[in-house]
Amino acid sequence: MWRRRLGALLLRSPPSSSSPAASSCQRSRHHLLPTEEPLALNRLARLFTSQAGSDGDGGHSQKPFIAFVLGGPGSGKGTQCTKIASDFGFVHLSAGDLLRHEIASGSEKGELILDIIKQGRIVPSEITVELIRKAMEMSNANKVLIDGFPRCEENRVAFERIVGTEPDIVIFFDCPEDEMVKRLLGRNQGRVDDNIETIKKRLKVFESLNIPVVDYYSSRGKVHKINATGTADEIFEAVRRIFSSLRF
Ligand SMILES: Nc1ncnc2c1ncn2[C@@H]1O[C@H](COP(=O)(O)OP(=O)(O)O)[C@@H](O)[C@H]1O
Ligand SMILES: O=c1ccn([C@@H]2O[C@H](COP(=O)(O)OP(=O)(O)O)[C@@H](O)[C@H]2O)c(=O)[nH]1
Ligand SMILES: [Mg+2]
Repeated sequence: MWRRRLGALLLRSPPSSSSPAASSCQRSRHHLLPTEEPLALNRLARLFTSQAGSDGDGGHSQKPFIAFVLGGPGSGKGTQCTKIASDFGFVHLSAGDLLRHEIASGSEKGELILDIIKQGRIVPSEITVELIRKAMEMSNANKVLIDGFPRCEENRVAFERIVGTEPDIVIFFDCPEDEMVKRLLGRNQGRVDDNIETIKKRLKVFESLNIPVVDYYSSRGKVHKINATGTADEIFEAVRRIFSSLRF
């Protein structure tokens, strides 16, 4: 199965003793080759070992079709993903929701995540990639939307290395800042980061760290850019055209 290739990849990866904090996107925009995911690597290596020869476990023998869904905070990623999931049979994995779920679990890692989210910064790649990898594994889906990830080049590199694959497409919701701010301030979900001070930081982080990821995938011909102004239904019409034309 596709995870076997991942296992082979992992077992070739060099060991490292760096701490989780060292892999933070904020540390350096130019430090793009993280070799520091010892925890995730160990777990994945175990997973590979325990699954060797277990292709008959009912899991998918092919890698799932993966769509990364990107856009600034409040651009409508979550809203559109719900519609895509319902109309096109995708499993919707929101990286932000996975992180908030970890916070709600009361774990020590959750405390670190909460602190970072309050500051509008990016959680260390190894934490987020591990949560996404586990959720993909549990869902056993053949079509997956990954909403709000990768947030920075380091996230991207970590995902591609640890999960062992690239997205098939990237959807980018392009929305003016003033519209995003208005939507976030009206979101009303009691989120610790939907206040004007944190929103300003999130917008800066989006411009400086997330746009380079969109540029990277654009250069590889994977990005579908969608104008995210108008009603949710109007935007979904553009989304529908893209997904209807795909062969998964
Ligand atoms: N096209 C739209 N027009 C106006 N408000 C919208 C639109 N799409 C989403 N919203 C609202 O804006 C807020 C942010 O949307 P959400 O889907 O959570 O965005 P994101 O996941 O990108 O942060 C939510 O309250 C949502 O209901
Ligand atoms: O891959 C991710 C996704 C989210 N976050 C953190 O979680 C917050 C909320 O993310 P979410 O995608 O839920 O926010 P949205 O863009 O949907 O408003 C972000 O500002 C980051 O602090 C992160 O660090 N890495
Ligand atoms: Mg969201």
